Amino acid sequence: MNQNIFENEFTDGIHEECGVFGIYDLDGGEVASSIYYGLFALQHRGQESCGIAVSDTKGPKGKVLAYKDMGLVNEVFTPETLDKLNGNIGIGHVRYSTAGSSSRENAQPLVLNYVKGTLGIAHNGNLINAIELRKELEYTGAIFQTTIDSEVIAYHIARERLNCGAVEQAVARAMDKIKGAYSLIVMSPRKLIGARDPYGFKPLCVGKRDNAYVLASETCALDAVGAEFIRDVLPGEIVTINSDGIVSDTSRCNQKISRCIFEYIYFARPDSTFDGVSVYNSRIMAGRLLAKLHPVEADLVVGVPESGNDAALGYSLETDIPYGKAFVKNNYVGRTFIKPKQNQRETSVRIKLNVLKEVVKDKRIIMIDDSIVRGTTSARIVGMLKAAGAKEVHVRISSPPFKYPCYFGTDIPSGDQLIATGHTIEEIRNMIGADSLGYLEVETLPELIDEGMTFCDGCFTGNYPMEPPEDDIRGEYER
Ligand SMILES: O=P(O)(O)OC[C@H]1O[C@H](OP(=O)(O)OP(=O)(O)O)[C@H](O)[C@@H]1O
Ligand SMILES: NC(=O)CC[C@H](N)C(=O)O
Ligand SMILES: [Mg+2]
Repeated sequence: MNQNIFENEFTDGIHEECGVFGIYDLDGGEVASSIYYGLFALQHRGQESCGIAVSDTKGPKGKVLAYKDMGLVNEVFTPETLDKLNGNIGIGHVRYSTAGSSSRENAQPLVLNYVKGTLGIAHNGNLINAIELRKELEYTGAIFQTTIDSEVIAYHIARERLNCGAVEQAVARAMDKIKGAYSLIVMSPRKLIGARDPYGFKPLCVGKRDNAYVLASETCALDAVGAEFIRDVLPGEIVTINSDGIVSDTSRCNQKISRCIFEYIYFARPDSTFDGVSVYNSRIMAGRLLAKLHPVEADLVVGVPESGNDAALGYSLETDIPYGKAFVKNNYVGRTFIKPKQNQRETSVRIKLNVLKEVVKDKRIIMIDDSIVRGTTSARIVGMLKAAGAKEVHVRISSPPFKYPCYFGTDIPSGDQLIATGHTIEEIRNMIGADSLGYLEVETLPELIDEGMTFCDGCFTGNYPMEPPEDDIRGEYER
């Protein structure tokens, strides 16, 4: 096994996404605790910071109560803080930073005070023209309080609002300027607005509970608050929820849709449905396809928790090789977990996962994970399985080799840290110490979702639906 793979012990894994949630109770009921539970269900999408902003639609126009901080949802909010967040309309956010550093100032939702009152905004995704837009705004006197791309969106909406009659029109005009990936929830004193970029990179759905409308990144958050799924927001669509119910503007729904295929492979929770396709079913399908592409004789199929488990079940269903559990995951390891230093004997992967020795001893194991990014996880756990007495370890990956950076909301390392950039599959197999290694093929990806659904697979192919930016998207404002 190649030791170099462990040099970057600090940086295993994929760095997540963001999650957005919004609710407007037309009957005037309090919404803070629903936002809290909605965010709790979306915690897997971002663990750096979180926040809630609420307002009372019957109260003074423009009064917003907000609280945000670094940390997990249950670390940041206490019953006392939630009790103070009174209001019947509100938005929430869980963040994994993609543009702008991970800091308290950059936590979302953003709340802006301007001449028309207040504006709250929660954003999932990443703009590719944020730096140039920000410069243009700064040269006309704008002052920014954060270094995130999301503030550029908020600023544009506020500016456009001065020249048009309604905040949803301002959102529409801002959408004509911003480029990239965004699922947005905007809160004005009397309206809750959801917007999805015309490519539809990121998910956003609408639900309803009694007389309250809910917007959320994933359907699992609707379930958590007892809301019924109504529909996905369409790519390019703006939905406005006001005292009369829901109004839709689909005039920007004219792009070739490029939903992020990695949402199905890794990001989203398996109990969510995104654009009509169950995430769980697509992972089962990925496992079945892997079994057809890369069969091997073995005694047991195991998944790397959590996101490898469903594909492992699919592989087992396709082959009739028993599905088992080889790893126990420590559920208390979050992104805020202090990773061991390189010269310490502990490793972050071993702290996260341990092997069930009695299950794997003397067995030929097929180990399924959803992806190999830097290779740290696979190398460690193949080694752990072998040390526990596994006779053979065949690694199967339920996605194609991850070779190219993402500019649209996934914070992944630059090409030189991606193990599949510059290494053949045989070299990777050797580096992770597996007896065999097989990936899904790009050509089979359409089978993970419904026929005819179009998607972005830029991280596997380098073909992006729009020209990627030349500059570092984290931005010069961070230097
Ligand atoms: O090759 P690497 O750089 O090690 O990254 C690949 C791993 O990262 C992800 O898991 P992650 O540990 O982020 O979280 P999970 O527990 O949600 O699967 C992914 O599921 C792979 O297991
Ligand atoms: N992961 C995301 O969706 C991040 C949203 C936004 N770009 C930020 O950095 O806060
Ligand atoms: Mg994993």
